Amino acid sequence: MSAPAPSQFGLDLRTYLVTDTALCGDRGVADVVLAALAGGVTTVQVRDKAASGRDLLALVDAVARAVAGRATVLVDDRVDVFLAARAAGAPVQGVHVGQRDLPAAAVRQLVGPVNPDGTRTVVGLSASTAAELAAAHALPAGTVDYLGVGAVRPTTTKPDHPAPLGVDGFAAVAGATTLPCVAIGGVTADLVGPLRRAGAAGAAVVSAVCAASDPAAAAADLAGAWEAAR
Ligand SMILES: Cc1ncc(COP(=O)(O)OP(=O)(O)O)c(N)n1
Ligand SMILES: Cc1nc(C(=O)O)sc1CCOP(=O)(O)O
Ligand SMILES: [Mg+2]
Repeated sequence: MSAPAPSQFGLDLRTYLVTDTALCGDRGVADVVLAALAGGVTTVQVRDKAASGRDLLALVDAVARAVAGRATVLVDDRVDVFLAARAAGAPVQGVHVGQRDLPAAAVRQLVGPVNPDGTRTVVGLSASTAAELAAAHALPAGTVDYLGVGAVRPTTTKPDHPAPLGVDGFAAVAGATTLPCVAIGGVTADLVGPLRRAGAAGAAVVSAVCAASDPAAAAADLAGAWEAAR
C-alpha cells in the first residue's frame, strides 16, 4: 500500500512529467504520456516552447482527453491556451508559470479558483532564490498551489535554467516555505529518494521519461523510487 500523497485539493505532485515534443519524437506526446501514466505519473505538464498557440492548444486538448482525469494536467506558460482548452471542455486543471511569465496574482485572477468540473484550478510557480520565495510568500493565500524549484542539477533540456542548487540547496528552499515544492532539473530516479527526504512534494522530469526508450518503465522507476524513500 502506498503512503498517502502530500497533497491538498487532491493535487498529487509526487511523480511529475513535463513533456517535450521533440524528445517524444515519432511516438507522439499523447502516447508517451499514456505510457508514463501507466507507469505511475501523477501530474503532467504540457510544455512546448516551439509550438504556436494553435498547435499547443491542440496538443493540450489531446493530452488532457487521453489522460481523462487520471492525473492532473497543467499547461506551461500559456494561460490563454489553458483557458481555451478548458472552455472547449478538455479536462485540464491549471498552469505552471515562471518568473518571466504573467505574474502569479494575475494568473490566479484569470483562471479563478475552481474548474467547471469542480477540481481546483492549479497554479504552479517557479521559485528558487530567496527573493523569489519572499515574493511568493507575499501573495494572498491561495494564489499559488506549489512551487517548482530548480535546477537541482544542470540540464541541457532547459539551457536557461536557474543556477543549480544541488539536493542541499533544494532542501534549503523547501525548508523555508510551507508551499509544496517540486524538484526539477536534472532529476533522475537515483535522486528521487534524496529529494523526498529533503522535503520535496514531488520530483519533476522531462528527459528521464520523454527520452526514455520505455517511458512506462522509466515512470515506474521514478514512482517506485518515491514510494521507497522515507
Ligand atoms: C514544475 C516546474 N518547475 C519549473 C518549471 C520552469 O518554468 P519556467 O521558469 O517558466 O521555465 P519554462 O519551463 O517556461 O522554460 C516548470 N516548467 N515546471
Ligand atoms: C522545465 C525545466 N525547468 C527547470 C528549472 O530549473 O526551473 S529545469 C527544466 C528542464 C528539466 O528537464 P530534465 O528533467 O530533462 O533535466
Ligand atoms: Mg515559463
